[in-house]
Amino acid sequence: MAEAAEMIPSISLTNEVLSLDRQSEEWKAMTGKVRGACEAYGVFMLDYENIPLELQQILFKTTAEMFDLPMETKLQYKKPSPKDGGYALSNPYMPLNESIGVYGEEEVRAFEKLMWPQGNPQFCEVINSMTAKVHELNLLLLRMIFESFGIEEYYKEKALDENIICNLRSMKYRLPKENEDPLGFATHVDKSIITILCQNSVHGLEVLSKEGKWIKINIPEGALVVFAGDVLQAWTNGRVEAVQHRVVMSGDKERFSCGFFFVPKYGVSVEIPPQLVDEEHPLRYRSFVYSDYVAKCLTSTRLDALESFAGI
Ligand SMILES: O=C(O)CCC(=O)C(=O)O
Ligand SMILES: [Fe+2]
Repeated sequence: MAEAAEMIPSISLTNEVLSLDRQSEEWKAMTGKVRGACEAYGVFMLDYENIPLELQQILFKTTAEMFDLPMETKLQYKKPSPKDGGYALSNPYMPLNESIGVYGEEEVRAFEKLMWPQGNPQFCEVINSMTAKVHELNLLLLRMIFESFGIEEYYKEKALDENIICNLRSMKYRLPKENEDPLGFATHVDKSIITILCQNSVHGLEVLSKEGKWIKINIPEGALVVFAGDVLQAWTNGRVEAVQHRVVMSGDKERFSCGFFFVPKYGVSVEIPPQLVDEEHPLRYRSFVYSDYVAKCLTSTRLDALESFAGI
């Protein structure tokens, strides 16, 4: 049973905070807060003024329309490999969940043409506008974490702004039938650097605390959830640990969520910054190319996929 009382940290990036001088003590305190939440929990809730509630509401209206398309239409968007996104039907492992991954602006247009041959320009507009805002936020958070660890030079040297992309996967969870297991998404860690998640107003997300307790996440309307993925775990030499999470359905409403997975571009290697390796923190991971990791481990349900692929 998940514990309802325990809370994960909540951070607010208001326009006032965003306009702080990046050299100021207040800004440094904010970067410390983001890093601290990642280190202590691997997840936090975020209030971010640049992504208003209305945009999320339009996003979920669009998402519902997309899932309402006839099955044969959705099946046209099946991809040979899940690493390229595509439509994923529910399966015996996760019978309540179906999802559609549309990765990249070009794909958004291709997907629109395939799903709505008569056109649906609002679809592209909403998805691209939301993705652009989340991408900007992702970069900001990653930069804050790197700055707080004192490795902003590494961030610049590796040109991470240019070497990272944002992949969108939308999910729909149907209600379980009587006596059916309410598990919507099985326990996993994300194979991303950071994942930013938003949901319609239906809760169900749970994260595993370091003490081994499941914590229910009741996301306030309009807020976002930020997860550290296992690539951030490698990049910080294990200072940040990817958090295990799952979805458990309850209540009487379908759940929709959109996950924005922030990952290194094809061929980009993850090299552990030497500044984060010392006697107290020996090197935990070898350098690896993210696309090789994904090619080998994306569909693995092992919780220790990163350790087995790149652990020392
Ligand atoms: O639907 C959710 O809230 C979580 C989905 C998730 O964890 C994922 O897609 O990696
Ligand atoms: Fe996840």
